[in-house]
Amino acid sequence: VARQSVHKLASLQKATTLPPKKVQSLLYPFSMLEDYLDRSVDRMQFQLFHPSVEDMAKAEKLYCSSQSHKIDYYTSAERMDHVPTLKQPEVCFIGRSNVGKSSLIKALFSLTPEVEVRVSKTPGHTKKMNFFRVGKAFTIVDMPGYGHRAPKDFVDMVEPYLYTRKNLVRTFLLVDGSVGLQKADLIALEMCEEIRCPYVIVVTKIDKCGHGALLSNLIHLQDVVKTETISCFPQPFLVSSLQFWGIYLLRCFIAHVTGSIRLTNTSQS
Ligand SMILES: Nc1nc2c(ncn2[C@@H]2O[C@H](COP(=O)(O)OP(=O)(O)OP(=O)(O)O)[C@@H](O)[C@H]2O)c(=O)[nH]1
Ligand SMILES: [Mg+2]
Repeated sequence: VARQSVHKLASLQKATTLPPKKVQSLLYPFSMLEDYLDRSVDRMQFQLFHPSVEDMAKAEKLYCSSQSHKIDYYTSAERMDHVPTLKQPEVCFIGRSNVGKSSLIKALFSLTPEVEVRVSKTPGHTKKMNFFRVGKAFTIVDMPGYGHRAPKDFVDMVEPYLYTRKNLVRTFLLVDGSVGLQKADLIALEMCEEIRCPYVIVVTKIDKCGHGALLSNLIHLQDVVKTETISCFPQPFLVSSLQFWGIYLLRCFIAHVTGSIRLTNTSQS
């Protein structure tokens, strides 16, 4: 199946050449690790948000631009006094430089390729807060990474934004699943705790390492989330922006937390 065609759920479902297990991994990436999990590990914490495929299809519509629902790059800001005043709910993506923030936003917007999200192999590529509007439904903000010009960018932009942004409904803290939690990730985690803003951990680049390494990084992460956090959503979202794993689920979660869709059933697992 051409990479392009799996960007849309309908074409993914029609792609009969894909074995059901592969489709399941694309939609619910945690399922690819289940066989490797010890029986004693509670699977529930990885499947708290487990929408139906119909709900994911409903959410997907929001990511398709149309005359009445325009998706576009809106503006960039280097300081809080340049940040646009917007009413719609907002979500932002933070994390170390090179962790894959811009790539993830690009994957979320793959159904609207005219929206340009710039990614780069060189850490420190995103230098401003970039605002993307999804119609009147919500805004997605791509942030500069910490680690590259840290603490400057962070102190100047990310922290004040997180502390003061009134319409911010969720922060997505990205950690690289192929290398596991780093010192800088823990500093960001502590900051999110201090701010007490609800945040969610997204585990990126899950295509880059073996299942064993990913699982041990994930178990360690879960341990930290369980013992050291209050404001963190207990379920990490696993994604590969290159392979597209987990993108459908994350689109649906963002649609859900911004109040843009009503889920038909949230309790199945
Ligand atoms: N294998 C793999 N590589 C990825 C994935 N996501 C991003 N990358 C690569 O990681 C590098 C950095 O990606 P970006 O999306 O620019 O990272 P960023 O977090 O926005 O970085 P800054 O803007 O510097 O903070 C690029 O070379 C991407 O191709 C992924 O899911 N899998
Ligand atoms: Mg970037």
